[in-house]
Amino acid sequence: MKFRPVPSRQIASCLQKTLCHPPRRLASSNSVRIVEVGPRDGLQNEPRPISPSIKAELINRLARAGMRDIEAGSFVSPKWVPQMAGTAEVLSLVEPVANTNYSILVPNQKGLDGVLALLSGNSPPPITEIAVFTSATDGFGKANTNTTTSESLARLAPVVRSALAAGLKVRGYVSVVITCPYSGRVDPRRVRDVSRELLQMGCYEVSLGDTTGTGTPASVRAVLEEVAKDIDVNLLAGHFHDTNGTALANIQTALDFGLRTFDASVGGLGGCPYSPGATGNVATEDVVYGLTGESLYGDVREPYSDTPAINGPVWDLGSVSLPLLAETGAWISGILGRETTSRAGKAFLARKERERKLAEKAQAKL
Ligand SMILES: CC(C)(COP(=O)([O-])OP(=O)([O-])OC[C@H]1O[C@@H](n2cnc3c(N)ncnc32)[C@H](O)[C@@H]1OP(=O)([O-])[O-])[C@@H](O)C(=O)NCCC(=O)NCCSC(=O)C[C@@](C)(O)CC(=O)[O-]
Repeated sequence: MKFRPVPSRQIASCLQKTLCHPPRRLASSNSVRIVEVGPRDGLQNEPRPISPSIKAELINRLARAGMRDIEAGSFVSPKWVPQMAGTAEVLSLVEPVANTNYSILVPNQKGLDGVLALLSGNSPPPITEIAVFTSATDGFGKANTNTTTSESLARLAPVVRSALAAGLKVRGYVSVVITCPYSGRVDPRRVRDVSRELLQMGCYEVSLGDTTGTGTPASVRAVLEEVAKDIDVNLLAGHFHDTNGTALANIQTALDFGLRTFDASVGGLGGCPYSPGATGNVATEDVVYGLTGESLYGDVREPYSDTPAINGPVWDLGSVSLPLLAETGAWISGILGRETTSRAGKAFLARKERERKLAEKAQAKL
């Protein structure tokens, strides 16, 4: 595990700046923060239109389920991502929950201007943060934002400055940190350099995106080892798509490495239009179960009742409720005409259904 001090003066001064806009503080060293990206990263790929009221209901349910960081949508070109076109209306329908950080993804000044216009309006939405994004490769950047990486960084620098000046926090993403659908295997040194530039601009954190979901514990560790040569792991988050079923293992690897923030998508919503075959982010329910396990079931009965408690790190996820997340994942998946891809969500709901049937039988016997 590597906890390195911030080495460069530039990063230190950027951090000083971002101290005015501190990220959510983690309560203790075993606290893990999950950033829920389903309403944006998940829904942006849906082929059929989803109404603003459904999107807002998803956000509201997630907040009620205890998610305290929710990426609520994006202000991007509707020609590029039509599904995010109604984000302003979605925000007008969000019922703010206390201590919840709602953020919006923006690609350029026009996107930020849209956010700032809403914030200066009569009933400002509860937005506290924006997220900006770039790519470790030019090929993906061209496909996603019509820019090379250096062009996008140049475009984002003034956007980040303006957002910070307006009192917003700024999170950064680097896409394709493992493999790129256009350029193949990605050089971890490139990921390190791009991440550093985002931090130097004023992002309080950089989320490393395994967009294609091809990462494995070994390749994730290799990237983290390189990135951590220059960047404090506390400034990094993991964003793992679950295309090959390795996302939770990758999260464990990143946890062992010292990362404490992970992006996830309820019901495993999502995919990527520029990454053929990529599935959604790791399901939030699976991360919650994977990190907290049997304690969530509380009254676990057979076959576990005689088994001593497992000794191991217990991660503190705050107020997150697996039952509410499982219901939310199943609800939104049903609306989208499919099953939730969350295994923990399905297992929870199956158990609940069995209990319901047993109770019904018992009632019938009376
Ligand atoms: C960046 C651009 C705009 C460049 O697109 P462009 O075509 O090069 O730029 P443009 O300036 O010529 O704009 C084209 C049109 O879009 C409008 N426009 C321009 N900007 C905006 C805006 N902010 N909001 C609304 N409209 C906008 C602009 O006004 C114009 O409209 P027209 O004059 O033709 O009617 C475009 O490529 C774009 O919007 N890309 C966004 C793509 C996107 O959202 N991808 C998904 C999010 S990233 C992601 O999912 C990865 C991540 C973060 O999850 C991590 C991971 O897993 O890797």
